[in-house]
Amino acid sequence: MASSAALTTTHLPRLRTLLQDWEQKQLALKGQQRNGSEDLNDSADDLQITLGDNGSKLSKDVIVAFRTRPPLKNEAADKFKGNPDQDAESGEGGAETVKELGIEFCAGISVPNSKAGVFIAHVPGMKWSGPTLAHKSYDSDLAFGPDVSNEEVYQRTVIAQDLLPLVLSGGIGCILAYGQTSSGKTFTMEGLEHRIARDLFDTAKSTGKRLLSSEKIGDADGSDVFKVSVTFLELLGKYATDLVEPGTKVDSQSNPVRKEVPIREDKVGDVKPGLVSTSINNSAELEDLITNSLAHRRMSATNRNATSSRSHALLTIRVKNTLLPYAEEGQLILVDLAGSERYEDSKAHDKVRMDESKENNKSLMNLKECVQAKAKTAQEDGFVHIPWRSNKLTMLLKPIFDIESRQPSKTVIIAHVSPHIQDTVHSTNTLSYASSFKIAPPKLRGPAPYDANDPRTWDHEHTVSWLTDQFKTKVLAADTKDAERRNSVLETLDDNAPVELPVDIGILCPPGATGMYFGKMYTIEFVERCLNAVPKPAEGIPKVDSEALKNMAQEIIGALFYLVITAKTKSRKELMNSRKKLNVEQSYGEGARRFVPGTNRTYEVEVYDHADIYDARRYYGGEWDKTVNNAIQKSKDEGGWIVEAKGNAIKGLMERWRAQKAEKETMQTKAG
Ligand SMILES: Nc1ncnc2c1ncn2[C@@H]1O[C@H](COP(=O)(O)OP(=O)(O)OP(=O)(O)O)[C@@H](O)[C@H]1O
Repeated sequence: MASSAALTTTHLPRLRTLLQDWEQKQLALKGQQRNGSEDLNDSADDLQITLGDNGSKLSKDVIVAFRTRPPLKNEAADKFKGNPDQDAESGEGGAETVKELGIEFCAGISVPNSKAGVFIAHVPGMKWSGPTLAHKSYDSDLAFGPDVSNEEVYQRTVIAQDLLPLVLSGGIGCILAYGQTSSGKTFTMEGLEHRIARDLFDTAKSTGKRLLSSEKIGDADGSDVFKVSVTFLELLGKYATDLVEPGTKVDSQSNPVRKEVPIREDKVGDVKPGLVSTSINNSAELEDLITNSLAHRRMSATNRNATSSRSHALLTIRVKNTLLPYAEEGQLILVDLAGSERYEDSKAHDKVRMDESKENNKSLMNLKECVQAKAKTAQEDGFVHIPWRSNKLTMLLKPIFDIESRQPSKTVIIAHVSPHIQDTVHSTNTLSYASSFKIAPPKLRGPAPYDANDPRTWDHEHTVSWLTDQFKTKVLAADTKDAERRNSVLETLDDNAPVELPVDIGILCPPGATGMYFGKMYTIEFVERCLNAVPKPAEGIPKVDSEALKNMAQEIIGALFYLVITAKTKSRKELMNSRKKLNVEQSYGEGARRFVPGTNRTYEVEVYDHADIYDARRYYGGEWDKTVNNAIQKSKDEGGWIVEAKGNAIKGLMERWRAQKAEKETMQTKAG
């Protein structure tokens, strides 16, 4: 198959004819269907679109979208300058020929509009008889063709996926724009960022008003309920800086020089780079911050884009609910990723840019592993390792990748491709990169046997009884405290004595509501439901005031989340232990093997137990990657065999871990 790089203007007329033939065939096929069962088919397609959108909204943590842009003025002519050698042979004059032939554009991507989420890439090839064209179909959840506006993209991603309510409810929303340089990532992200700035404060105000009214604080307008703060970080290769800071000096390429912001995990496992966090009060302030920060982002020309973004840019909008001071902050993380570049495209760069490009591609590969693993966690009951510590980009995205986080999260990845046939090879890489995240929603399974410690197994009755117990315990505890405060001589509280509950459990937990139902609920939603389920008190004054009820509700839903996470972790561990020798390469790459060096660079391979490697990596934390990376670097510096060095480093870590484990077990046996 000819690479698209080998395409020249001389091939274009043939490719355009092949494309037209294919389009005609598609039309004819459609026509045949129309004469037959096509009404049914079309309505089935429409139905699929509707169900597809709703289905993803309800049950997916990762949503995949494709987008292609229109060809830009003069771009086709630039792209098809022609191959000087071939054009010389054929006596044709590159860009001139394009003009002469009146050929401006040949589509590399088609978007069949009656099907949700499908892009077809037209892949050129070469046979002895001349150019050929193959047509590959890729699936996503949402597909945006060249005529789709930023407003529609916003409506079908941010709005349809409820990202603003998710963030205002203490969840994490994340949008990642991925794709080749000049494919339209920045265009999309800026469009989304400005629309989010436009709508966030109105949505916050109406949510705040609703919350206040459930607390019976009727007239307040709700604008002060949420506090918004924003950070904007740029990651250039491994170098992170704060985009909010203007930078006082400039480098040789006239880019501002800003001080490096370290990215590490702190003692409690948070990754919080020391960025300037700006508190924002309204849409105009957020708009200004975005515009000013974007102006600080580093750009430079690539082969494809005169103002290419060389870095990843992460805009993080944090939202704190002042009515629930102990609840976690919601976060909306908007990531305009650096353009993915193929080696051929990056080789015109200087050494620094080549290294940056290498580092960018590496971080994009790590990101792929993490998003893929994240998409699978929703599907599998068992354990899926998410290697988010593998580089700074994925560390910054820890909130969406940390499987032990109690915050619900949703990630939308928008893969961008160029519309030109010249770029199809890169486009197919992008489309297969992103479509691998499209994982079917979890399969429906029969009910699991009841386990008092696993809310996922509770039916409605179990859930009612658990909630009743929880509120009862909290009320009794509050009564005891009250009595102690009043110094009254308290008789032993009778657990069986009727207790007046602060909420009507029947309203809070209507028929059909189960442990799983509450396990998926946002904290704020649960608190709101409790406030709305307060029974009319006999004496006109509620026994528990709304402040105390909010705290109770937060603690109860927190306890339920804790049970869910513990149960998940437990089943993960059991599953891990039951897995014997797995094909670890899938999860850890070749690093998971034990390499035993032999003669002439041959080696024997022994695979460690999957569970052991997982436990060892957890035990070592950052030291694991550091040790392995140091060994690789050393081997590179010394011109050694990297595979061997990596294998030996892992072997060393595993042997050390086993020895320590054995020692610990011996001590425990002696002690016990
Ligand atoms: N959907 C679109 N409609 C019209 N023009 C677009 C669209 N998408 C992108 N463009 C234009 O295409 C050009 C390249 O887009 P953009 O800079 O967003 O690409 P990019 O993927 O961010 O590139 P890089 O990775 O090099 O920064 C810009 O001039 C932009 O205005």
